[in-house]
Amino acid sequence: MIEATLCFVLRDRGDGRPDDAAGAPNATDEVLLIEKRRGLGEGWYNGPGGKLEGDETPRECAVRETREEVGLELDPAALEKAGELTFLLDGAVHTRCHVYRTGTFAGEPRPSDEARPEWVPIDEVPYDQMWEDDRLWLPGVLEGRTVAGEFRFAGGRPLDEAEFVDHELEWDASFRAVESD
Ligand SMILES: Nc1[nH]c(=O)nc2c1ncn2[C@H]1C[C@H](O)[C@@H](COP(=O)(O)OP(=O)(O)OP(=O)(O)O)O1
Repeated sequence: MIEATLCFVLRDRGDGRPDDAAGAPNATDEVLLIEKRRGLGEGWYNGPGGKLEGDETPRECAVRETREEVGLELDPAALEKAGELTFLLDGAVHTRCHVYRTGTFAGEPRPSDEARPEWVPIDEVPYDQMWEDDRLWLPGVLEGRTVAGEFRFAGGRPLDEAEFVDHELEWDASFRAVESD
């Protein structure tokens, strides 16, 4: 089983409109997406992220992958755990993915061998050029919600060539309170 991360960095476009009362970003906020240049999901948009290395925690992995892929420095303490996603292929767990969200970063995104970064308004996220499951969970994550999800793929290898079969989602999951990663 692969353990991996995704990290969604948000910024306010500075149009002066306040976020909503719950602190969720307003519709003009932007998210940093990458066009993935290699590996699983090549050619699709996603957040920066990747597989855990050595004995690092998911949070450390999200910070490292964001640095390596787009050159932004993140504050690990300011990463909010936003999701835990399990991707199954032909009935077996293929990848467990920890999803983070943050509005705190330093630097300017720059492209790398792995990724071409792009700030995208959160109401213009190109779901037709992303993993098929993303449209099910990413809008809520960008609104500030937390999600636990299982997504079943079948009939192919690698995962990004398999067929997306079905899913289960639990919104407003409370893992943030019990996990330190
Ligand atoms: N169904 C899915 N939906 C999604 O949004 N992201 C998925 C996904 N399945 C896998 N991912 C993401 C999670 C993780 O960020 C990434 C893993 O891709 P890779 O195996 O290419 O990892 P890396 O980017 O670490 O590659 P290396 O640098 O070669 O290790 O793909």
